[in-house]
Amino acid sequence: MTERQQETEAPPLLETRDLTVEFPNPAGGWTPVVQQVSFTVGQGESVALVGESGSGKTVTSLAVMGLTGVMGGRVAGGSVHFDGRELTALPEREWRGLRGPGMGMIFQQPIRSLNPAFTVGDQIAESVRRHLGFNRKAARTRAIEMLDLVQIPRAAERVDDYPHAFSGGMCQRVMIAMVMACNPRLLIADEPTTALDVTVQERILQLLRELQEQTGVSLLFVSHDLAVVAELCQKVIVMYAGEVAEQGTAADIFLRPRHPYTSGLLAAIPKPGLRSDRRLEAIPGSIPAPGSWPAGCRFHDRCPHREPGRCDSRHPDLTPAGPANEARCLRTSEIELQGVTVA
Ligand SMILES: Nc1ncnc2c1ncn2[C@@H]1O[C@H](COP(=O)(O)OP(=O)(O)OP(=O)(O)O)[C@@H](O)[C@H]1O
Repeated sequence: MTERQQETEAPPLLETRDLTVEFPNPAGGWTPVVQQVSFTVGQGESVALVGESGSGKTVTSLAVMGLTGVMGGRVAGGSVHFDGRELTALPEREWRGLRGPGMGMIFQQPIRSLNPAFTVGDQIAESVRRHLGFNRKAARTRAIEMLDLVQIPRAAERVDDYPHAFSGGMCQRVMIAMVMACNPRLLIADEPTTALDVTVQERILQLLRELQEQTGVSLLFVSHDLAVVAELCQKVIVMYAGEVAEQGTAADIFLRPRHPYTSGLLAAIPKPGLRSDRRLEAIPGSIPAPGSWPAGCRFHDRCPHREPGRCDSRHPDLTPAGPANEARCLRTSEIELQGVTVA
């Protein structure tokens, strides 16, 4: 067996199967906000979870981290396997050993995730002391090493600075240092560059790429921005109204999307680096709220390719479409959708 075959056949690090998450509704019941979401993240792979605001990306990634309950929701169905273990019924005390050395998460507003009352060094050190049992001195050394790894200049001095002394981009580096200090196998990054200037954004993406090369960490990258995803991810999962609309290799999704929603997202994003012959156009309408998902295809009322009487009555399954994609569209084999070229 070749090395490549072995790689392909290795079990994924993360696998969600039919994951369904619900939140309480004002009527006293539960409303699904994420429904039957299945995807995998392989060892060392970088996978993007994309879609407009409200599509269910954050809820999905927080469910992977076992944080649904903290938000007041519940996993109502499906499974999450991480490194061979099923996590949805894992007791909280076992989660504590898994978050940190198993998986870590960074967010859009790093400054909010850091405690303003402690130096960044103390916060990184605390994380490795708690999760890896380092003593005080070793933890401080690790904190400096990590600040150095995320390319914060003069790491040995800056380790004693408080978060307010760092810019937004530098705070995000500190957060990455804190999470990576425990050597996680999976890094979940939820819109980590959205709040940053374009040039800073570029540098953070570059850093994530380098960290992946150096450490082999797997990446689940949550973003509404397909252009950013194009630079970083091998696989793309497109979410719409709480479910997967399309998933496949990034190359295939960008060049030849199989779901009109993906094609719409590609057309709506102006970025150098992505070339399209089409005029920029936003997808008309807005994403329906959980509990108000329309019958049939959930995207049908915004879709330029909808067929009345069909798309508004039958809910499509996710079915193979193209060499490496799956799409949830009844008309996928009948329509020609335009993609973009990644420069
Ligand atoms: N704690 C909560 N209680 C009730 N509903 C929630 C809660 N958190 C999220 N939701 C709902 O779940 C749906 C999906 O939200 P989610 O944050 O996952 O979307 P998203 O795609 O990550 O969007 P964004 O990019 O804006 O974060 C939304 O309709 C949201 O209102």
